[in-house]
Amino acid sequence: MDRVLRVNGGRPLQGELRVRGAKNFVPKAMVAALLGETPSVLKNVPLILDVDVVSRLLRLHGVKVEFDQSEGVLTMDPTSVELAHVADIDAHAGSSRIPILFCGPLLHRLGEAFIPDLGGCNIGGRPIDFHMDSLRAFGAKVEKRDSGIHISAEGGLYGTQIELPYPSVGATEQTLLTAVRAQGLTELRNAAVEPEIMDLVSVLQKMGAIISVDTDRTIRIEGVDSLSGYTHTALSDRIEAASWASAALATGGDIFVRGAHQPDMTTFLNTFRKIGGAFDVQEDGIRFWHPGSDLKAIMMETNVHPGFMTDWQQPLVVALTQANGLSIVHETVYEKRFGFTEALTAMGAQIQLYRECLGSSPCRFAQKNFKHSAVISGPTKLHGADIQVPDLRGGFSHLIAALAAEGQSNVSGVGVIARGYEHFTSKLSLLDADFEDISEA
Ligand SMILES: CC(=O)N[C@H]1[C@@H](OP(=O)(O)OP(=O)(O)OC[C@H]2O[C@@H](n3ccc(=O)[nH]c3=O)[C@H](O)[C@@H]2O)O[C@H](CO)[C@@H](O)[C@@H]1O
Ligand SMILES: C=C(OP(=O)(O)O)C(=O)O
Repeated sequence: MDRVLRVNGGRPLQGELRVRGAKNFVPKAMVAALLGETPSVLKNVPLILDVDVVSRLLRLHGVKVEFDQSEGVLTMDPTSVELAHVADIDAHAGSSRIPILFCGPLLHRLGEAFIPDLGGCNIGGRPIDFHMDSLRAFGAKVEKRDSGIHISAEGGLYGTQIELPYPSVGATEQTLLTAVRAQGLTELRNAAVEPEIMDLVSVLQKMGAIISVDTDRTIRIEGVDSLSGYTHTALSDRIEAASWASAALATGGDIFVRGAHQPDMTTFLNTFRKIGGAFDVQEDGIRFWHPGSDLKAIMMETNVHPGFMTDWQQPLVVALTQANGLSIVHETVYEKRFGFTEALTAMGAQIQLYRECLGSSPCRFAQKNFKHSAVISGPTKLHGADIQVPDLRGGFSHLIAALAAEGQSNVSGVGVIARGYEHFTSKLSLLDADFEDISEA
């Protein structure tokens, strides 16, 4: 069913809401539970689609999963893991990219794994070559079959040396989840070090793994013979928190985000302040608001942690349409992450896209045919329009744009937003947004 929201914009979002565990951590910690010989308990789990997809996949593999949704507590018992049918995995892989991370744990437990077609946002090619190279380096055999990619490791998995061509979040997690039970030492260079990965390292350490992280992006993992279950509280979602902060700025509002965690958001907070947004870090969250003065144009580029996160970019661009002057955004993580700006332009924003790297240095997409730099000229009044959301963060941006715009918008395809934003319509109501769900049953 195509979910459609009719939004009457032009009203500042005001109030308070709570963010829970991170979309980019919780599903990975759920996969880690497969490695344990005893049950695991994960707390602060949000009710989002990606958690649902991974719960279904775990159940298909024989894990008993219980989810207390109101408390956000997930219990996973992996004592009788079994190989699921390929067709079932395909049918349940859904819109998420997480199924690829089942490889290492399943190879250790059962000697084989299968990768279905992966979902995730359509914001670039999103190849999986680093994942496959990493699994091969551990000794796994990767075969393309008619039914998809089949991985096996009859002779076991062995510690190895891997250098990632780019600090990929997923490939770092793939390597961690495989190395913890491989025989011997693994050294991973040029690893991603996002806070969500550090929380996964904490989970694995609780399970019995031996992992050290150097300041130069090198992670060393000493394989162990067995791992137990864990009890862990997920770190909070810094992308959701930044999205609501951007919504406050774009609509001239004032939002207290309970659960927002300053140390994971330092780079975002610096940028937010440079634009002219105000924030106040409190004991249990961060208040974000538009102080009433003119917003300032900025130049920024997305990057791997500790740079400005790519997933923060799309919501913030909506706020930049309200800043004075020319803002430049250079997207260096995904080659096609500006598709969402087409709808903003239709709503009155002035945004030009360029193939050139309009940043401090050329990125991987230099001299390629990707419009990965944007020049935003503001401030421009936004007006309501009928728009179709393209992906998770682009969808949230469209919602913010509709809320900031004068007049009425029909925003279609908002279902995808539930992949990463828990109860987003209830939260909009808490913030006094004027909208109605006009989805046809
Ligand atoms: C579920 C999840 O956690 N998703 C996050 C994860 O995605 P994900 O783990 O998919 O992102 P990666 O960090 O792997 O991707 C970064 C870049 O590396 C490239 N690449 C990646 C793997 C590979 O085998 N080959 C390759 O070329 C990608 O095309 C992309 O250009 O990190 C991204 C970067 O912070 C975030 O935007 C996503 O929200
Ligand atoms: C790109 C994103 O996620 P995924 O990797 O799940 O598509 C995102 O969360 O913005």
